[in-house]
This record gives sequence, structure tokens and C-alpha cells, in this order.
Amino acid sequence: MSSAPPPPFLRLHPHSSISSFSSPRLPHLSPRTRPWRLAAAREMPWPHVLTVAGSDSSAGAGIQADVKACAALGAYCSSVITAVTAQNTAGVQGVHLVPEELIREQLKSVLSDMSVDVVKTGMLPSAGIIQILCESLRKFPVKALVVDPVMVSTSGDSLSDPSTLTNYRDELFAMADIVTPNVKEASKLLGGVSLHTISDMRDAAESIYKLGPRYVLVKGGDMPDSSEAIDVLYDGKEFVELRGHRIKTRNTHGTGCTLASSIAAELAKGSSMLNAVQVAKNFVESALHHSKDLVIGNGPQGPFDHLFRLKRPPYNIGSQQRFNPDSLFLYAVTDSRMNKKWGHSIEDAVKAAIEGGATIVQLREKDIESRAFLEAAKACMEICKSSGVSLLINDRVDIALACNADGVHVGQSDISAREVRELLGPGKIIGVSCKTPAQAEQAWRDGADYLGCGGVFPTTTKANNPTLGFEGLKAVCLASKLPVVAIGGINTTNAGSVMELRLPNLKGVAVVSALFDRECVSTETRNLRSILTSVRCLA
Ligand SMILES: Nc1ncnc2c1ncn2[C@@H]1O[C@H](COP(=O)(O)OP(=O)(O)OP(=O)(O)O)[C@@H](O)[C@H]1O
Ligand SMILES: Cc1ncc(CO)c(N)n1
Ligand SMILES: [Mg+2]
Repeated sequence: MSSAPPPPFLRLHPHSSISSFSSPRLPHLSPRTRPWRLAAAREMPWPHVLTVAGSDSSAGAGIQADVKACAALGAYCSSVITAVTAQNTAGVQGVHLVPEELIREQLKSVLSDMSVDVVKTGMLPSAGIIQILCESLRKFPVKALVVDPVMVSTSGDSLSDPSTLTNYRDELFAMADIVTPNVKEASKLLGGVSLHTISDMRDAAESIYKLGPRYVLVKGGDMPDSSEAIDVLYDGKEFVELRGHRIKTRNTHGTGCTLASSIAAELAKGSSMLNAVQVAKNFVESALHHSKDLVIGNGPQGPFDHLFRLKRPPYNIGSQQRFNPDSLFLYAVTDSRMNKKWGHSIEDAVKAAIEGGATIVQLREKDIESRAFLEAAKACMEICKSSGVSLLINDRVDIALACNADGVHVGQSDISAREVRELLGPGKIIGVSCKTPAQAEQAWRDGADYLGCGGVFPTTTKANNPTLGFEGLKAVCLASKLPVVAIGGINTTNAGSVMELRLPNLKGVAVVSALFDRECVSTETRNLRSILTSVRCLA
């Protein structure tokens, strides 16, 4: 690794010289007195990740991978460049460090102005750079810090000075929300222990956890001879094994950078750590899958396509509206037979349910022709959009895509949540009907957002639907890593008893006939809403 020469760039940038560092650039004006902020009628926060990492000339890893991953997942990505590397698909040919004072300046420029949510680190090649980063983070705290302790490239070239080990371990890890070493990096951090099995990865995660981060993710991308790519997440109490298919491809350059940036993007959007890691892992797996046969370069390790989703519909992948689990509180599911019986159109029924206080709506239309269904779905989308309520479509991914619905709900015999996610992209809501803890686990692995669990009580809406009772509901809620909505035979007389169970993850009740097999849908919804609210108030 070459060392940094004196900074010649000062002459190239007379207006941004390091000597001006101590004087603030922005005049200290309150938002009210900043004229450029008054122009916007409604300010929309944009999830923001700052990556502090090295440039990769081949653009498969480093800063370039980080920017692409964040863009693909709907987050803004600013970048502080720590080093410029010469790399291609054969390996690393050169490394040049950016002068430390310019790194400090870049950090201040971004952190002092741009409302960064999450900082993600990649290549931090010297001890001094880590110290500067820690100082900057103490001065400008952010919501979360994701540390990818990049030490060696997959080609085996060194990307950091051995002296950084001490600063990682003693200073940066204690500030980190998550640290994401691969097996080689975990071994280096722990003085050279060898990692061959999942059990070794767990032990390593436990040892690295003791250095101070809130979570440790030991990545198994480089574990040999496995049909699965398994990562181990540890939070100081529990281990979670994240298992994905191992994609057979040469295009794995930058998987680590992409995973860490994707975690950062999801955290910036408001996800929990476990969900962020799961979404990130699914994203890497999908990107590798879609890029497995692409050819760029002559070396053994090619880049992959972070923006693979742009090649296929839907294009609105960067939805910034995160799914809010609290929206499951009063979940209205339509039924065309009931609407027909009472002379309600689907649109009128949906409008009435929302008027009465439904917090999310699903169109479950089993006996209606596709064209009529799509027209009704489009009209319902307009109604839901104007009242800020999400609209999901039962089973029909095609209808959901065509009307740009907020998501899809699938059952155990419909296409899997993983495939629905592939089709809908990361910004849409996916729910799965589950009756057992095993199904709940699978739905989470497949990238679902919530579970529908039931039938809690006997129901006539769905034929041949076994009743789970409170015990079955409890088993699923306790095992689930996702929020749950209870369904099946729920009405104004028993909804209170369901919510009074106060089960973990149980966010609300889903109802069909209690709302729609009635003359006045809005009155029924209002009654149910007030029952649910009073139970919540007593909590
Ligand atoms: N061939 C593959 N198929 C599916 N997932 C993979 C594959 N290779 C790596 N992954 C996944 O990619 C993520 C990054 O893991 P990996 O161990 O490759 O990190 P890394 O070695 O730090 O990356 P890099 O190659 O960028 O240095 C992990 O979630 C891992 O499971
Ligand atoms: C600049 C840079 N950062 C990280 C990695 C690790 O993949 C790499 N190869 N290059
Ligand atoms: Mg790797």
C-alpha cells in the first residue's frame, strides 16, 4: 500500500482548502430563515446513508457498490472517500490513501449539513482515519452505525494497515450498531482463530460482540462447499442463522459492501435490525441470481447488477413509505359475495370501511372477472390513497402490479412470499397467512412484512379452514419475528378478547363478515374500532 503524499489538491480547490476547516461554511440560519426551504409546500424526509469507504475503479465494490445498493433500495447515499484503489476483476493493482485532513473535511461537510440517518463504513485503511471518523461521529451523532470491517479483498489483497485492528476493536466497535465481518475478517479480529463451521461462526460472533457492538453478523459467503450461503446474526442473547441459496456465479465482487449498505439503507428507512439484515440478504441473493450469467472483465471475479429491478416492472421500487405494523390494527378484508348480497359496490364498501376507521384494506375477490376486478381495484386505490390507508390485493400479483397497490397477501397454497417479493420489489407490503410457527419462520425468511394468523374462531367465510383457537394464535405470535394480525370469525363480541391476550407481535384483527356482511359497513367498522381502541387504552 502506498502512503499519502502531501495534498496537492489544495491548489486545485482554492475555495475549499483545508485551512478553512475551522470556519463554518453555512451561515447559522434557522430553517424558518432559510429562503430555499420555504419553497417546498410539504417537506419529505429522504432516508440518508453516508458511506465512508474506498473507491473501487471496477465499480463492483466500495463506494460505487454502496451508492448503487442504497439507490436500489430507495435511500440517498452520500460518500466520504477514504482511499482510491485501482481494481478490476483480477484483483487490486494499487491503493492510494486520501489525506486524513480531507477525510475530516468531507465528514464535516456532509454531517454538518445533510441530516444523515445512518453511517456505513467500508475501507478504513489507516488507524488515523478510524480516529477521525470516531471524533466526527461524537461531534455529529447519527441514528445508527454499520461497520463492515473491510481488511482483505476477495482476491486476497490487503485493504487496511494491520495497525487498524486495535482501533476497530477498541474504539469503533463500541460505537457500532452492527459489525459485519466475513469469516476471514472475523478470524483476523480474533487473533487468527480458524472458522470452518457454523458453530465456529457463532463462537466468533459471541467474541466480537464482547468488543461492544449491539449486533454482530458473521457472513458465510466465503465458506466452502455449501449449497447455502449462511450468515450468523448475534445480539448478545440469541443467534439467528440467515440461510439463502448459494448462487453459482463468478460475479460476487462486492457482496460484502452491498450487504452492509443495504442494511444501512433499511435502517435509514426505519426497519428493525433483524428485518434490515433479512431484506439486505434477500437483496444480495436476488441481485446475484439476476446477474449470474453477465460477463464483464476477464478475471475470476466479476461485478453484479444492483439495479437489476430496473430491467423489469414495476419501476416504482424505491417506495419510501415503510410498512407500519400499527396499520394492522383494524384490517378490513372485502368479500364480493357479501357486497352483492347487500347491494354494495366494492368501492362503496371500501369507502365505508375507511370512514368507519379501518386502518388497512385487502381486496379478496374470489368470484369476479379479472377486468372488473382491476377496474374496482384502481378505484379503491384512489380512495385509499386519498385517506392514507394502504390497499393490499389477495393472491393476485398481476392485479396488484396493474393498479400499483401497496402490496399483496398470500396464503400457503398461493405463490410464495419470496416470489411475490421478486415480482413486487422491496417497497411493497407482503402478508402471508400462517397457522404454525414453522410457516411463520418461512414467511420471515421469504421477506414477508406481516403474518395473518387464524382462523382464531370458527368461520364460514373460508371453507375447510381449521380453527386454531387462542393457543394456536399464541404459538404463532410467540414464534414470529414479524407483526401478526389475527383473523377468522372475529367480530364485535370477541375482538376485545383477542386483543386482551396482549400477545407479543399481535398488532390487530382482520375482519370480513363482521364489517361487510352487514347493511351499514361504516357503523359496524366504527363499533369495532371503538372496542379495539378501548382495549388498547386499558393496556
Ligand atoms: N454465491 C453466493 N450466493 C448467495 N449469497 C452469497 C454468495 N456469496 C456471498 N453471499 C452473501 O453475500 C453477503 C456477503 O457475504 P460475503 O461473505 O461474500 O462478504 P465479503 O466476503 O465481505 O464480501 P466481498 O466479497 O465484497 O469482500 C452474505 O449475506 C453472503 O451470505
Ligand atoms: C474499495 C473497496 N472496498 C471494499 C472492498 C471489499 O470487497 C473492495 N474490494 N474494494
Ligand atoms: Mg466474499
